[in-house]
Amino acid sequence: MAVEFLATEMDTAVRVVHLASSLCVKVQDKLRLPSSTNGHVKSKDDDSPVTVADWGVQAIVSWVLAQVFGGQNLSIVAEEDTESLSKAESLGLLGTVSSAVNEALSEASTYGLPKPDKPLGTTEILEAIGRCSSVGGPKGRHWVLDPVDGTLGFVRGDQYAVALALIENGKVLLGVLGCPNYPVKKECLSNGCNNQSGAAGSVTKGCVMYAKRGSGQAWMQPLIPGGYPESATLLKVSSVDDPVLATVCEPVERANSNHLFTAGLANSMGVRKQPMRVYSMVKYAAIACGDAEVFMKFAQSSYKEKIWDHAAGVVIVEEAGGVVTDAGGRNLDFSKGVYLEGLDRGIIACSGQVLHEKIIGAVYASWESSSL
Ligand SMILES: Nc1ncnc2c1ncn2[C@@H]1O[C@H](COP(=O)(O)OS(=O)(=O)O)[C@@H](OP(=O)(O)O)[C@H]1O
Ligand SMILES: [Mg+2]
Ligand SMILES: [Mg+2]
Ligand SMILES: [Mg+2]
Repeated sequence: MAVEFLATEMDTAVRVVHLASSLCVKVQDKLRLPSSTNGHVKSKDDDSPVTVADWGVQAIVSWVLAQVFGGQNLSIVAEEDTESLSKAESLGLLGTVSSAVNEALSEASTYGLPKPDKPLGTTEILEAIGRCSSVGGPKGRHWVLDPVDGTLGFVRGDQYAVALALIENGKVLLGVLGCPNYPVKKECLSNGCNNQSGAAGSVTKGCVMYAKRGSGQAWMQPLIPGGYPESATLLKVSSVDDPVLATVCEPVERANSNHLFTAGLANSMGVRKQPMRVYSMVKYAAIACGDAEVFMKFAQSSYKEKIWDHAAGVVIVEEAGGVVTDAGGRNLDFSKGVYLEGLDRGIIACSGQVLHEKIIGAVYASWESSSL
């Protein structure tokens, strides 16, 4: 029997995102306790937050990938580094990361993953985090990880995602998104969901979505406490192609996307609904499972989008039947290293070609009129 292409990579990635998501759920629960907030969240040089969960997830994903695929030629491009965590004054924080990592890894076998013989020491944890400093590029295989995407949402008790992808020769081969707070309709988890009925069913929280390039399939599993689920459901994008009925999602923070510009675009296309503002790559998840039709992000022109903020989401949306391009209609280029170099203005993800063409048209029209 032929060995399925990327079977071990896909299986390991999905399992480790389940494990990582369980770490995040525990840390976010602790953040809700007023007493522990300060010990779990730090500010980076650009004033963005980083938490015990960001470092903890990066450590366990890096450690597991090294166990399964060997540390020697492993290339991981990930958001966090060890600079602030290795400072003498961060000893307490490092201890908290270490506890979270070892607690999660002690359950690794429940997820079908390798488990360390004894708890990892802080040196091993720093090594695992620090190993993720690859810069990617056009050749070879690179794992791409955003340990917690939407850290602001995470800290605020809101939406966030764990995002892991594999890039080979500049192409995203597979993507996995852990969305621990995503409200999933129960019928979607059991029967598949095309968002056709519109009936309000019961909702459960948390899922992992994944897809392999070229498979034409994207899948969703429920997040279940303390274990790996047995079933997965096929995802399908929404069939809505009338802007009047479309839901548009975008970043929460004004600093991250031009809300005024996207409101103008939406209005000129005939969109009626208020935008759905959601933290993190959960926006891609919403498109993939048919809960929204459009995701737009127009960052300031000085900002360069990073590959870990998009790789997993793009392949999941595309395999679920959607379209993702920049505002000029070109595919995102994951081959140039850490940044999405050459990105034309912004990112547009859609459930289908019809809406996508309308948005690209609206971008051209509004750009021309704004530069008259
Ligand atoms: N100035 C600016 N403009 C655009 N994007 C930025 C900017 N600064 C940061 N980032 C990246 O945005 C990631 C969060 O994106 P979101 O879509 O979740 O934005 S929002 O929090 O809902 O506003 C966020 O990801 P995380 O750091 O993983 O949370 C950043 O990589
Ligand atoms: Mg991110
Ligand atoms: Mg992040
Ligand atoms: Mg960040």
